Amino acid sequence: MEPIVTLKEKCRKCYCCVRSCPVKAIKVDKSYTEIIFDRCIGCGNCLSNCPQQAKTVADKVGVTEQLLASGDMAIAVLGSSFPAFFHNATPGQLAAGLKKLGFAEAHEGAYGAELIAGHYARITQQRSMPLISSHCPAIVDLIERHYPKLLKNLIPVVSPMVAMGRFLKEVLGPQVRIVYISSCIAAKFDTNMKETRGAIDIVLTYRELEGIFKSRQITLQSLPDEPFDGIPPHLGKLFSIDEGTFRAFSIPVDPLDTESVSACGEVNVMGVINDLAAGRISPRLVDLRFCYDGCIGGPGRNHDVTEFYRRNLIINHYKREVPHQTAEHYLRHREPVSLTRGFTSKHSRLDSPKANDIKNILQSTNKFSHKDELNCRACGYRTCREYAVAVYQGLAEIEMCLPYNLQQLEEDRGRLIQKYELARREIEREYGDEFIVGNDRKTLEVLDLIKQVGPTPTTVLIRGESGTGKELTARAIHRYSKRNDKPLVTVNCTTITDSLLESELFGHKRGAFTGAIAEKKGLFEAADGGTIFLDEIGDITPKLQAELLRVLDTGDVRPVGGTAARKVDVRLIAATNRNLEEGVKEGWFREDLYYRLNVFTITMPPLRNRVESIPILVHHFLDKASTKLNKRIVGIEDRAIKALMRYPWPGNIREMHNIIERASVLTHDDIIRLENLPIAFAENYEEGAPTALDLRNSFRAERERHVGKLEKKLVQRFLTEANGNVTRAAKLANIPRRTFYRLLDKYRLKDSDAKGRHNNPGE
Ligand SMILES: Nc1ncnc2c1ncn2[C@@H]1O[C@H](COP(=O)(O)OP(=O)(O)OP(=O)(O)O)[C@@H](O)[C@H]1O
Repeated sequence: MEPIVTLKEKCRKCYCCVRSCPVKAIKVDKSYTEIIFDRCIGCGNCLSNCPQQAKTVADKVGVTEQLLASGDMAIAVLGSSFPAFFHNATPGQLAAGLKKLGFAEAHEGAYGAELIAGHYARITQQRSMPLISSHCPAIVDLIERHYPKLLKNLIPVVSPMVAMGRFLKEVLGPQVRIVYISSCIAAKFDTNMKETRGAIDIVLTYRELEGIFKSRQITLQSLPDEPFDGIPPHLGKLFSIDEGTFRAFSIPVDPLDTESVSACGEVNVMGVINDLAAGRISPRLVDLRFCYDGCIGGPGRNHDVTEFYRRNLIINHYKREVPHQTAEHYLRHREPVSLTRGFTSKHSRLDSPKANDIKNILQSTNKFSHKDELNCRACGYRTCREYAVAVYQGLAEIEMCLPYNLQQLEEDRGRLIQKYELARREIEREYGDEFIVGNDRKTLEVLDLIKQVGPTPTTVLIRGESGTGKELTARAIHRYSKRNDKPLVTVNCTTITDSLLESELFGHKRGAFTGAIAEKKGLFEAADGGTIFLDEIGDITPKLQAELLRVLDTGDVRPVGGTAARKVDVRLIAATNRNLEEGVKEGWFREDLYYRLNVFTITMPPLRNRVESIPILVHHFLDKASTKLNKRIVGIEDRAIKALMRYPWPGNIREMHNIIERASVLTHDDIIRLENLPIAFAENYEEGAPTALDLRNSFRAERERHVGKLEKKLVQRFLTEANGNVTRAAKLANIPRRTFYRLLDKYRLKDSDAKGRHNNPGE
């Protein structure tokens, strides 16, 4: 496993890692950024600078715990910066804590610096070219991967950490396991390198060690001091601070000396390396450390204390005597056999773009001239050109350019506003402001129901064939409701796939499924405070039915891939043209959801049952077509109306709407004629043949006649029984007196007549 891990789901692509990476070893992917380990130097900048903590150190706690439990001899070696991290406990308490964890011995790694000091002194005297110290693993990686030209300048000696490992294994035998603990991340990379492999078994950070103490409930401050093992270091204790190398190696330092240069921190180091590579400087010895302030400023440093205080802690530790119990065998072996190492070029050259490639990339982000190149660094690259090179090399994406994105967003926003306006006008035209048109009894009943249920919070189920005005009715209910200032969100449950529908309705968390690159709110949340209209509800899957039922019962919406729920206040209107009762029987529709929906049902009559409304509907659609087509159409000829009334209308009102619009397009004058209708209408049309309405009207007339006869007889009978007294007759008939008088008028019966007839019941 690589020493740094990217937690993909946490990465928000803010480019902080790109910006902070000194060697551009970050590749930006669609939804996260990745480290390119072939280029990475392990400086840890991406760890320290990630605001989302999406880059993290690969956990070595588990393997350490396993080692301690295995019974193998495990030795803990503390990096020379440890006093600047564990400053709340004494060194002796720290040594005691390590022993308590199960380490057989605890060593000060500062001795490693003293082990290699002689080599440094020898080599610096022997060679004449500029020599670069090689104790900082990030510097070694930097030269091996990015400045192979300087490989020959690296001092071929191992780091203090590796020196300690080799020393301990030589004294105690190769079976001993060494755990090195420091604030360095690059050291973790070092254990994998061919040239240094085998010396150290596990590299931990101080923070990881602190975590182990915590999990084992070991409080260092409560432990009695114990001595360290191994050889007590002296000047090596200063190794971790700025210029500490020269002190640890006993190389005299003089600020006016240009022969021995020391530099800490990315900017200074990169400056010196570039000067060396360009041949601008040629000191005899260059001591480089990638971290600011030296090793006490490593990525795993103690962030609670200042650099100044950390430095003081190291100097105080140097001045203090720390008890050591040094076994005899350590004194016998003063130096391991080998403390040298080699270096290998790991440089991999990425493709270099040609001038034209750069120009094309710049142009694709709207940079056509020099002044368009803002070099704003928002993408993480110093200049637009560096960024263009990274795009060419596949490290960066076009979408990383902030000014370009803002411009795109502005343009998209403009386009969306336009589209929204067009869609709004279209809906307005389609559904009008209120207009449920029709004067037949059934439409009037529907209007009554809408007015009754509208202002209540009741769930409404609208049933009816396709095109009968279910959505129009849902909109009218919302308009009559107290929520009409809040959104009405309409969802057609059949237009999106089942899996997408769930995330559309309830939203999803980032990474919930492939393609969920960002968190998304669902339509239930969008409808909060208002109404949601679920059209074709009979077509949703049982899984979704269960989730919907839960939302209706609890008012809690849970996004796909998430656990936390959000409360919403949404009124549901659902519509279907399917037989839900059959669905319950056959098992494709949940019974509990059916009862939850079937609280208040409005059934839309098909157009064939509201033939009386056809003329008024036709005129309504003619008006709409005139506006839409910007054409003056004043009417429709009688033959056409009759043909329309005879048609069985399988597609209901939507079909009629379309036919009228088509006819309006086709007509050459301001009247719709039979010929403008589809051919089926003309073929069906027979002059004089009764329409469905004619037939229905003749039936009505017959029925009126018969009912009238019966009603007249009843009125006469009650009058007779009441002895001609209208008030009494009305009481006997159990109808209001005024109604009784109206009936007397209707059948031209007078009180006197009634009395007369009373004597002549035969009539
Ligand atoms: N009573 C009516 N008055 C005016 N226009 C109507 C009426 N009923 C339906 N329409 C029109 O008919 C078309 C179809 O209506 P709507 O979309 O509401 O039907 P629907 O039953 O929801 O259809 P589907 O089942 O296919 O979703 C719309 O253009 C609508 O404006």
